[in-house]
Amino acid sequence: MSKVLVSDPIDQAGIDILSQVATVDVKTNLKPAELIEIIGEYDALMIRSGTQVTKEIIEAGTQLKIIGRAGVGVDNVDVPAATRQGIVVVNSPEGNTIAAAEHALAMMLSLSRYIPDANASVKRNEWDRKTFVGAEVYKKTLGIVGLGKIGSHVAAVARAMGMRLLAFDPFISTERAEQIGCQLVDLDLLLQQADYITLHIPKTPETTHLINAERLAKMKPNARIINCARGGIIDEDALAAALKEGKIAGAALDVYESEPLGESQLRAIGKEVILTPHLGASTTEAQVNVAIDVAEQIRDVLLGLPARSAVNIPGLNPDVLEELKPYMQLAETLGRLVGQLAGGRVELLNVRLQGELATNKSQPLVVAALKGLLYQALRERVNYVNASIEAKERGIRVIETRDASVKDYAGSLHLEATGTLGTHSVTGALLGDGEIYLTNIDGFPISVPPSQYMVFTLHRDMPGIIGKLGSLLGSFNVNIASMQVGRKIVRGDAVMTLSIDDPLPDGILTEIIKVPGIRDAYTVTL
Ligand SMILES: NC(=O)C1=CN([C@@H]2O[C@H](COP(=O)(O)OP(=O)(O)OC[C@H]3O[C@@H](n4cnc5c(N)ncnc54)[C@H](O)[C@@H]3O)[C@@H](O)[C@H]2O)C=CC1
Ligand SMILES: O=C(O)C(=O)COP(=O)(O)O
Repeated sequence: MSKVLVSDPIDQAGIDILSQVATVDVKTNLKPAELIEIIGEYDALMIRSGTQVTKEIIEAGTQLKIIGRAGVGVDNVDVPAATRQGIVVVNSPEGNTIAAAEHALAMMLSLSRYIPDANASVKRNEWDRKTFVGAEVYKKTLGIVGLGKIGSHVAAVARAMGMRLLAFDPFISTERAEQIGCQLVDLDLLLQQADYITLHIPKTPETTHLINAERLAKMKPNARIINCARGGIIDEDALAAALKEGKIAGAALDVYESEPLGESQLRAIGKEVILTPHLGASTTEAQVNVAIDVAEQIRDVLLGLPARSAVNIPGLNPDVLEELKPYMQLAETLGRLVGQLAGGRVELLNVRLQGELATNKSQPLVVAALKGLLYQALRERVNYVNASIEAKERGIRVIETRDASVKDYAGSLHLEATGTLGTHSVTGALLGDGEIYLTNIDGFPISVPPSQYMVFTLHRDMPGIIGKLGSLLGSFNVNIASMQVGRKIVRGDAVMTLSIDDPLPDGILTEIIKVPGIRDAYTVTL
């Protein structure tokens, strides 16, 4: 039975799903050293934002197949390290969208009406109606930085409250922004015009300290800023200084450069600052959503099925995979075959997607072909997650072409590998019943289903050669299951493909090459 470690608090609905297929250990608040010590036992790790999944933890997780983030942000996971190790990283892209958007909106209204401080004063038995005179958001300008899932929901609600909307997001189109009712502007203009600014972007090297002293200085003195995205997008020291100097009117933060928040000048500022302890996703509904979403994906991956929201396997979503499924095995088989024919170190792989495969959706087939190609070198260590990165690190260049005009089969795949020992090519297709067929080897047409052990020869098409090869193999007790010759012209060059019942014993290949008329021979294990 697989083992799953849950190292941050998640909803019981997720634990129930994981328990269907695995032994589940819930161990929260582990120190990094404690996690490193035990992670080697586990097949999957499920986390929220509390656990920092560093390179060291990933390297110690020698059995790990999947890391599931019950939430959106994966900035607490060293995703490149996981990818290199073939570990799929999944998240729940939509499970907490509404919760996070509503928290940002609650922060905006709370900042405007000083609700936290007003509440605290009444609880202290005061009745102060002067200090807490606020501002309306109606007809004010809201600047949304990051118009993704959360930013878009914030926009929809803010629009209903009568706000004017500006957005900065270099990765979305003006049309999309207009559909949501936002005017797409550059960051400077947004900073200069907005009365409220709300951040909904991921934390990346580009967004770290995006809001620094210089940008805070561009904001209006009555402006208020809200960060329910990630700590570190705002420079907290610069923010505290801007608030103290009255350069801006308020700030509401849910996330911090370091969590839990330690010593901070922000605590000393009064009603202009609201601080919550990373509560954006903390609603009952969101926690059920993300726990189910991620637990289902962990369950599926442990059962050998694809994950729907993998952040490190581009293009591999389950709908596309379902369509491509029969072809994935074809691509992997051809990759294994061409890699062994090429022998030596492969430097270039040409992948031609033909017929109905000539669409952008077929990209996973390229990954499957690479997985097959690298199998010789990496065995079970190569998978769909790390095949591309492993190929890149080995200096294998991949050229992908598409040719819809090839109509011999509904869809076919042609691979050509060039390495230190020469160039070889294979083509394959699926026949009516979905069975894989090899349809061409090194330019010679054939029609053979691949088998586990195969021998290929390049020879001159002449009488007697098949008999000689048959008796040679017979003398070594090698049983031939099937045999086929492919040739372009009579008595010209030809290719012979043999399926044999057992691996070819050592030393026989050199005997085969000695048969007059045979120029070359290869044996492969598929
Ligand atoms: N406080 C909390 O508990 C929660 C925080 N979050 C955080 O909220 C953030 C947004 O989440 P979603 O809307 O779901 O993500 P999303 O991926 O749907 O949207 C992010 C948007 O940011 C844009 N973007 C990326 N880099 C940018 C840049 N340099 N400048 C401007 N825009 C940029 C992208 O184009 C995208 O449209 C994430 O950082 C996530 O971790 C999410 C849920 C809960
Ligand atoms: O989903 C996100 O990105 C969040 O920040 C939520 O974090 P949490 O799961 O509540 O620790």
